[in-house]
Amino acid sequence: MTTHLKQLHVNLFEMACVSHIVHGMWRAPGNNRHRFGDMSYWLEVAKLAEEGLFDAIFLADVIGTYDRFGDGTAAALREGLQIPNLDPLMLVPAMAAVTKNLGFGVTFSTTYEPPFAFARRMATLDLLTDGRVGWNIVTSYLRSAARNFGLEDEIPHDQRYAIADEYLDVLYKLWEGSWDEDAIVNNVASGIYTNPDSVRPINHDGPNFRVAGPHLVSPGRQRTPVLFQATGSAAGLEFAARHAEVVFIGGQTTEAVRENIARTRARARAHGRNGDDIRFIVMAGIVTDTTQRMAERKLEKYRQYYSVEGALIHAQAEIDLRRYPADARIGDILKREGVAFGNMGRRFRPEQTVGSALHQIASFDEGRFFVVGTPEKVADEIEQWLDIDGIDGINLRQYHTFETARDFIDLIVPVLQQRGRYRTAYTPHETLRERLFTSGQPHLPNRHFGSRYRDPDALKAPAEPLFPQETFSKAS
Ligand SMILES: Cc1cc2nc3c(=O)[nH]c(=O)nc-3n(C[C@H](O)[C@H](O)[C@H](O)COP(=O)(O)O)c2cc1C
Repeated sequence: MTTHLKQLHVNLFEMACVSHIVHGMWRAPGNNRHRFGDMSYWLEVAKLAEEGLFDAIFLADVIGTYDRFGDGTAAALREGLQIPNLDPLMLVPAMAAVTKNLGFGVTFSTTYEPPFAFARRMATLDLLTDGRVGWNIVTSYLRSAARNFGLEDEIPHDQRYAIADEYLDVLYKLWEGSWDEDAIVNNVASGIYTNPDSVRPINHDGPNFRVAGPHLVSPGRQRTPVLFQATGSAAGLEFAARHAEVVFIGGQTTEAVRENIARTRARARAHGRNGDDIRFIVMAGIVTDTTQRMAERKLEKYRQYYSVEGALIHAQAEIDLRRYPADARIGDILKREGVAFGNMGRRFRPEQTVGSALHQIASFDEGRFFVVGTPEKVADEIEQWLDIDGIDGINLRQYHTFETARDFIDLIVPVLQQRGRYRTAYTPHETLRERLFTSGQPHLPNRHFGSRYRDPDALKAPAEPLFPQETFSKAS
């Protein structure tokens, strides 16, 4: 009898900047982060990820600066904290050209740029990469981003998800509905390149967008790129249940992670999907070496470079924790200073002391999905994540570029392979969607909301919005 073991999906977590999430580390000897503006860096990282048989390189993105802490943008500039920051979509063709199988997950926001141009750019990438792209759908959380696009302040959180829902509706119409599979006939004898009966406008007319179409790009292998999303909110979960195929799930304990997964699956089923139509991924921190002692020494080495200032800038902390006594509680300080428990709530609890919050930052304590140890210990832990927590994969956090990826490839991959937990080769010519799901088809499943537009008649009937507009209060 053969037992089916769940295999780990791995994305290398990247961003085209010096300091993405582990701040200060760019100063560590041998770290290559400062090369992010060189083409050679991206070619090297892509080849490395493909050597490791990773599912994809996953590129984060923001479109404003972290300007809420200390002296604002100046602090972020000093740290290289997500500024300077290159456009991630532009990196994909170069990396695709030097790889055959590696996938690319790219972040793009639904809040500021209209959907038609993005549909075209993403479809171009799907064509050029032969179906190797995914899209991380974000609605953006920086006020500074809103100001870059002509707004005074952020659009309220839940309203951003309502806009995103319509944005996706437009994209599905363009990607799934506007072109038939056999539209290009390329017939020299008849002089017909594209059959006009196989291409149609979408004539979308909704509260936020009016798009006539037709789509400008003929379908790539996936049509719709694999849809990624990270969320922690109720509106975000509802959005994921309708749209997302890969969800970044949070949770500090196994129980919390399992509950988040179960809740998302239940909502997906309510949307007519199967529970396993969604894959669940976490951001994981792994520091490894051949002995436990060496792994711990490596962690100590990394910690020397870590910037607490960077972490506070990134958290958009309302107060500078370093200025308060270690035993003071964060909630009490905020009350005394008359500051709301806003951004800090993403990382800290009000009853937490300053000392514990600073320790949490400085020790790299990333909670449940953080492990330091020998390859065997790391592999044991990963097996628990797969089987007990119920996740499907990780975004590998890079402490040191390329050391983190190199260690994972040289030390962890062979152990996982030996245990039947990791692929030993790519399946040639598979799309990113086929790699992530067992359905064996490159397109969105028929149960997915977006597939409805394969029926041209569906383009004429307005879709039911996920969030009725009147449920939003401006204060949310
Ligand atoms: C692994 C991971 C990657 C993320 N990448 C980005 C990103 O690149 N750009 C961005 O604007 N937000 C990013 N986010 C934040 C999410 O888009 C989202 O704002 C956050 O998960 C909170 O969800 P909510 O808006 O539903 O409350 C990321 C979150 C996680 C967990």
